[in-house]
Amino acid sequence: MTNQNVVVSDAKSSMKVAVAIAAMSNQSLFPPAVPKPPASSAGRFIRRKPVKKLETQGGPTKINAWVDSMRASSPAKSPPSSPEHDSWMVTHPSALEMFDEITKASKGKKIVMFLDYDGTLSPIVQDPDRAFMSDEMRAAVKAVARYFPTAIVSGRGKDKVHDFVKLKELYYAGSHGMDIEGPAHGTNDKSVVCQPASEFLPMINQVYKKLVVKTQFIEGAKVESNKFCLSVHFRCVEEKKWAELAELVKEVLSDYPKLKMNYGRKVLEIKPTIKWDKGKALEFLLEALGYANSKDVLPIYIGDDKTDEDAFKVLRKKKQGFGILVSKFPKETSAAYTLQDPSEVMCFLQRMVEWKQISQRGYYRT
Ligand SMILES: O=P(O)(O)OC[C@H]1O[C@H](O[C@H]2O[C@H](CO)[C@@H](O)[C@H](O)[C@H]2O)[C@H](O)[C@@H](O)[C@@H]1O
Repeated sequence: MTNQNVVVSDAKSSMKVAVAIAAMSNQSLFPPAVPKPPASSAGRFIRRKPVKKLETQGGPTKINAWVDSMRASSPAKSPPSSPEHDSWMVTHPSALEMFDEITKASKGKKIVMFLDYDGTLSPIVQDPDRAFMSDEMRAAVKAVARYFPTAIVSGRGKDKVHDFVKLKELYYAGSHGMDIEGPAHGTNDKSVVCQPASEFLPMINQVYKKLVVKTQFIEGAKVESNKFCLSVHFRCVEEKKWAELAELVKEVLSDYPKLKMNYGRKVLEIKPTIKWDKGKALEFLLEALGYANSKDVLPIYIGDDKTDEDAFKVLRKKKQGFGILVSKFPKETSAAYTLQDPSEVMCFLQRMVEWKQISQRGYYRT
């Protein structure tokens, strides 16, 4: 794996990208410490003051639109045997069934693996702090990384996702790609670092604190700090309380026009309004690995989330590599192939390893 030592600054888009030699300089590349919020905060059950209506922000109609989007982020599911599902599988076949096509396309190319975390390497669970990956999955990812440069690209904070995955040899792109770090190999080695939203850190911390206070009376609501972005979880909030939660979040965000909000899987995701996403992180990592504009690379990106679509789109646009969507149910996607769930993801990773071992040996072991 090639690491680089470059500093790029793009003042126009106010994004700063730094790829630096951390070990050589022996200095922290991070801005001075801002008081660190706790990783998450659960709601408490205390009577609260009535919520002020946001007439100036579009009033209830707008909030209804928010709630509709919150519902749409968990759409009605077509059963795996429905005609809708069958026709979707024709246009988005299983990556396991298409395995030979995928490996054939990699002939003469270096495969680089990009893996989302939640819903891809770990199953979706009620409590975001308990989204552990299995030891078997960890072993599969570790084995894949032995043969192919591998990056975890997640909405989670980089350190948190690193704590879940526990593999030093990987690249980690946390905060939806806004916090990238390469594997540290030794004191003289180079580490890739990219933090295009660092100037937003104080603002994000401020909003985190406000959201924790505001949402504390909504039973089941949980605010998670992902360093350069925030998640407001409503998976455990009763649907009749969604409008109230949306109103509170909207109220806080109305003071922060430089932040935007997207809908994830039963979560409101708050991010800086910079032009950076998981697709940009993929491009950045390919460049850091020495594959900018190269035809000699085959990126494979596996993810289940709407935010992974930005990476699928990049691959589709480049006509390079494959996006693989993890979903049991038909969804609009720019991915080429599908896998049903994390257990199929693990199977796919294990097959990649077997295939690589066989192609290196040149024969099957009986
Ligand atoms: O990019 P990802 O790694 O997929 O992260 C996206 C969000 O994932 C987490 O939330 C999701 O998974 C939780 C645990 O299974 C689940 O409880 C929650 O409902 C899901 O939305 C994470 O907690 C978020 O911060 C990430 O933004």
